[in-house]
Amino acid sequence: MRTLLDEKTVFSHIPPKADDLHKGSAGKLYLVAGSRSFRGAAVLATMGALRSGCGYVSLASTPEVCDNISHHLITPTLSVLPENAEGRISRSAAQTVLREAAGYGAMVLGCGLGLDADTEALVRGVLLHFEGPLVLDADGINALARGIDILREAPTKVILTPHEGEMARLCRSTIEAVHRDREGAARTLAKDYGVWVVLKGPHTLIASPDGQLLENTSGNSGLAKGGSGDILSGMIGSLLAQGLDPLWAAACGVYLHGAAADLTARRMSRYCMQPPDLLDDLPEIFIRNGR
Ligand SMILES: NC(=O)C1=CN([C@@H]2O[C@H](COP(=O)(O)OP(=O)(O)OC[C@H]3O[C@@H](n4cnc5c(N)ncnc54)[C@H](OP(=O)(O)O)[C@@H]3O)[C@@H](O)[C@H]2O)[C@@H](O)CC1
Ligand SMILES: Nc1ncnc2c1ncn2[C@@H]1O[C@H](COP(=O)(O)OP(=O)(O)O)[C@@H](O)[C@H]1O
Repeated sequence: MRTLLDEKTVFSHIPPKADDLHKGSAGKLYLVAGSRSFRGAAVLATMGALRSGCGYVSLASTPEVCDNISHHLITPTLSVLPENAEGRISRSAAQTVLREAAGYGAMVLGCGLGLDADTEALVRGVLLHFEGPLVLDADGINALARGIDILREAPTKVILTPHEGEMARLCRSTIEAVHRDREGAARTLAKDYGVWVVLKGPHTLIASPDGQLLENTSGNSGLAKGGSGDILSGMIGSLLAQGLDPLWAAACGVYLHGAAADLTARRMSRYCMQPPDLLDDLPEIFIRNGR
């Protein structure tokens, strides 16, 4: 059975901000994102996280990515990691990432990392040892395509956020086969590997390992632009860091991302809107729901 997401249900999982919160108790998110070729992905994911309520956001990335984000955002803290010759995070960063992230409520890993042997080693090292909830996106997912079984060894709750191309790569299938049976693909991956799956696209599906399946009802094709998914990962990570369980962190992130984009399309058109524009419409959705 599929359950359609609606705004009332989404906000039943997002509590009002308690008066006695402090930045540490409001949710701490550790983001590992970006590389020389994909500096924007780190900015987009961080922006998504910051706009979704988290008290503390730290971006861990290469010197170039950290330097670049400082020109766009001043709120996140930075952890400057070693890079390889191609400007991607070096595998030697895994120990630092694990040590630092242990003090955070959740991690997002993958947006704009690029893909090489260092990325694969980094992602596998983190997946095997990180004990907090984890969102694995984009190249974090691609890094597993050569050995998906490692997901079964992860000691933590993992949310995967593939689009159909990433899903096909991960499951050694084809985009056509995934597209023909989106529900089957999402359910099977979730059940077989004990993970939460966000299969993106129009009517994004969210599948949990215990067989629940939610279908998103918000969003539009103005989102079909590079970078929309990076923002979504930051939003889901932020909600996860604030204590939502994986199913509802994923579902609320997906719904809010789409609902904001629906307002953006009205004001800017599906043609002209850019991924970060949706973050200017997100506050209206929180406000109309008393948050
Ligand atoms: N500003 C930045 O820094 C940005 C950085 N980004 C970062 O870049 C990294 C790599 O991302 P990417 O876009 O280069 O590769 P990827 O998403 O694998 O697409 C490659 C091919 O896969 C297919 N495909 C894609 N989507 C599909 C779908 N829904 N359904 C079906 N097929 C689909 C499609 O193949 P085609 O149809 O063209 O044959 C497409 O050409 C990643 O880490 C990301 O975070 C981006 O977010 C952009 C902004
Ligand atoms: N036609 C569409 N209708 C609704 N949502 C869409 C559509 N196309 C893309 N999206 C949404 O936009 C986002 C795109 O993510 P993704 O493909 O990972 O892009 P990127 O990697 O460039 O950030 C996803 O949240 C997806 O559900």
